[in-house]
Amino acid sequence: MWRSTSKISHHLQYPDGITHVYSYFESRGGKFPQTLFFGLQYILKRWLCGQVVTKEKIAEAKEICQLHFGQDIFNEEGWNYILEKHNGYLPIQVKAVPEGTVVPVKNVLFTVENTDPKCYWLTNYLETLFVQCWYPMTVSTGSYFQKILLAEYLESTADDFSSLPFMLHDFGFRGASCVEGAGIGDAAHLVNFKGTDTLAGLMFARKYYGCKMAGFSIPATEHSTITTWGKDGEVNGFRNMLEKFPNGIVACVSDSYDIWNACENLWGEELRDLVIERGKRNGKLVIRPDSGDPVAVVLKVLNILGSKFGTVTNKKGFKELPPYLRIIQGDGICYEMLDKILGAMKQEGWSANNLAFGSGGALLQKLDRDTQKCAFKCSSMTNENGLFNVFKDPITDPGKKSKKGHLTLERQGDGFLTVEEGKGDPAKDLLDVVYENGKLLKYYTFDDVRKQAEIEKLQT
Ligand SMILES: O=C1OCCC/C1=C\Nc1ccccc1
Repeated sequence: MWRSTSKISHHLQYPDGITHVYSYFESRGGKFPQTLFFGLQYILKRWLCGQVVTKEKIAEAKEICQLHFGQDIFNEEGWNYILEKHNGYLPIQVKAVPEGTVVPVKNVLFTVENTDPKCYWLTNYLETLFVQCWYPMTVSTGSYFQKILLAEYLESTADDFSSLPFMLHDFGFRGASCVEGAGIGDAAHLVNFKGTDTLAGLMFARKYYGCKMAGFSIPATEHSTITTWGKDGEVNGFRNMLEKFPNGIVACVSDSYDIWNACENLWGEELRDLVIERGKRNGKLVIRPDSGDPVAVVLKVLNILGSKFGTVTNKKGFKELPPYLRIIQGDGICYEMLDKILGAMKQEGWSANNLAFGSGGALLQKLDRDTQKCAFKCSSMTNENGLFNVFKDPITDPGKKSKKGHLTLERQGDGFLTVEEGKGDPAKDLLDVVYENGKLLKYYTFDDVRKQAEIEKLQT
């Protein structure tokens, strides 16, 4: 029965006389050693700006709580105070590291404190919303480390990084939990890349980060548009793509029946001249296998296409298909699989710039709050006797030990340092006041975020 957020009872649980509760958000560790901070601005704009408390909302909340708890624990006085004293604007201050900053784990990423002493209970009431930034942060972090991996393979097997921005395409819309989640996750991916099929992310980036067009895609077949031509008509479905889109890039999924036959005889013989002709008009064909063992299939497709269309050797000594011909592998892709495929390709002398990848479930869905161990903890409280450190330090998990006192995030060499117990230098604090009393005080555009997050290799 007690499945609800018990936070509604918390205003009754603090010691008397408290005037301020100060809490912070961090990634305690997990899959990756750093986290790319992204998505707080969305949470602030979507839920916490302007008059968010009204008479009607208070009445409804009161009714819901009475029904739900079967007793009167709703903080009606507290919410009425916010409505009357602050006109429904939340008396809260949020300080955060700039969006797009890549910070080693176990550092403070943002802090929250009430600005009105009577609203000490509000800081941690908002935890539920604030901690939901685990999702955009974790998607953006996974995408960021895939970008580093792809850049490393391009550095060792290709002449430049020009193919990097479109090398990992978001295929994850259909596998996301909901449209809103797909939008948040896709935007988080687009901090690092420019290829996506998840339209929701484009709308998200427009609405919350002022970006007119955050990602791009191309005409691509799916199995239905090919198999409706019948098995014997597969080649006609392929030819139709090349004719309906006489130039530019098109992608054709080619494993409906027999990927080997499709590469060898359909693309490699029957349509070969059309593919080459199209190439002369800056057309590009992207062949998409979509089944089988990704490593074996990619290598076999490369070898068949290489024998049919020829290859050139680039300055790093690795083979490249003609510029009008590429592959996209969108099945079974995750961080670990990228390394397996590109490692095998490098072993066989193939440049990484022969292919792009599509990722769906692994990119947007195969993660949770524990992937980067995101947590929100109270580290300081104030009462009439002054300011006190607050912390937890479970003997059953030292990894859950929390920080103490007021925190600053400072540069240390080419890294970061979280200074605790109010011992930091405010002049060196990287945490900016991004929100105060219902107003967003700092606004990061998507371009700002992309620049902040750019990987070393690509930093100009
Ligand atoms: O397979 C897919 O499943 C999920 C939706 C996207 C998708 C394919 N799209 C695509 C885009 C650009 C080049 C090639 C394919």
